[in-house]
Amino acid sequence: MRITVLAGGVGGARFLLGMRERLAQEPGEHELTAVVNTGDDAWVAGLRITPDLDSIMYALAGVNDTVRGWGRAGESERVSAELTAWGVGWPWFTLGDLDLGAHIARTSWLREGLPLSTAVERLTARWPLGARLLPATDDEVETWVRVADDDGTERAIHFQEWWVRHRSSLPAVGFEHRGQGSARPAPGVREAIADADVVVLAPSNPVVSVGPILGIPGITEAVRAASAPVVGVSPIIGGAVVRGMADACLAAIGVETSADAVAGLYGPRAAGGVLDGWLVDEVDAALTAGIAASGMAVRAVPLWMRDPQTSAALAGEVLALAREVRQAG
Ligand SMILES: O=c1nc2n(C[C@H](O)[C@H](O)[C@H](O)CO)c3cc(O)ccc3cc-2c(=O)[nH]1
Repeated sequence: MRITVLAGGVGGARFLLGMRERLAQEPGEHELTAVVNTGDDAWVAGLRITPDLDSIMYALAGVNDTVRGWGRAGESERVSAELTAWGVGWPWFTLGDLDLGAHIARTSWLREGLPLSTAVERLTARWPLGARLLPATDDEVETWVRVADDDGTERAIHFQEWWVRHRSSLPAVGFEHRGQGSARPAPGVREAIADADVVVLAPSNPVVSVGPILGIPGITEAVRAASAPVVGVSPIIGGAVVRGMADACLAAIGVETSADAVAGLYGPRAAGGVLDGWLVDEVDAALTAGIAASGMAVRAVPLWMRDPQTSAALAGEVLALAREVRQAG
């Protein structure tokens, strides 16, 4: 079976760990591909930082910091302290020493003229990840957040400044995905979607993780044209975010923080959207009738990914819903 997952950072990583585990229990050969958001990427201290790709790579490699939720386990921060002393980089954005190794390697390959997808291939070759990671695009696409100051003037700041420095406390009035209009899907992305047996939208932020992937010209078209069922997992449980700042992002684009509103944002494939199926948590079971009426298959199942077992069970529910969609079609 070939599974292609559109994914952001931590939610994407947990889901991919579960899918890898679940596929190991299924007979036969399987290919797991993640098409990963690059909108969080930034230039810091002359280095190209790719947080979502790295979160997923480190988690699948088993070298991630599970407490902090980003970066490497057993990390030290000596270099970052030096950079701060020299006033280089963002003092509120800590680059761990081990993590810096990846940033230096990536940036040196980019400076040689290699595309990001090749840098990702080289970085991920270090560990047996059990999944292929593809950046959504090799082109530089960055999410910037439009915030309103007290006097009402608007300005745009990099997504990392809004999230890490201000902890999303500055009211966002919109998002710019800079570079997106002229970006192209990275090599292999369209094929991974077209050749998949199941396409999955991971329970990642719909506005700043999955949205920027679907916004690369050609990717939404590829998902809509896929012969495989497209199944999404709600990142919202009981009207609240599981982690991160999706609530603030959804509010900024005028969408309610609820499992059915996010389903509506993606939309049913039958009506111009991308979804054939949608999983909500059991606490949101009352929403299923409305979502089904909008034209997609929907199930209420446990969505909390607490450990590899619950993540694998969720991945199993995705495969089961995809099977139902395929049989119904
Ligand atoms: O809260 C933080 N998140 C940090 N993150 C996490 C990350 O910025 C965000 O949580 C994600 O981009 C949102 O998905 C880093 C990620 C990297 O790949 C590299 C460095 C950092 C540094 C920080 C940091 O200093 N503080």
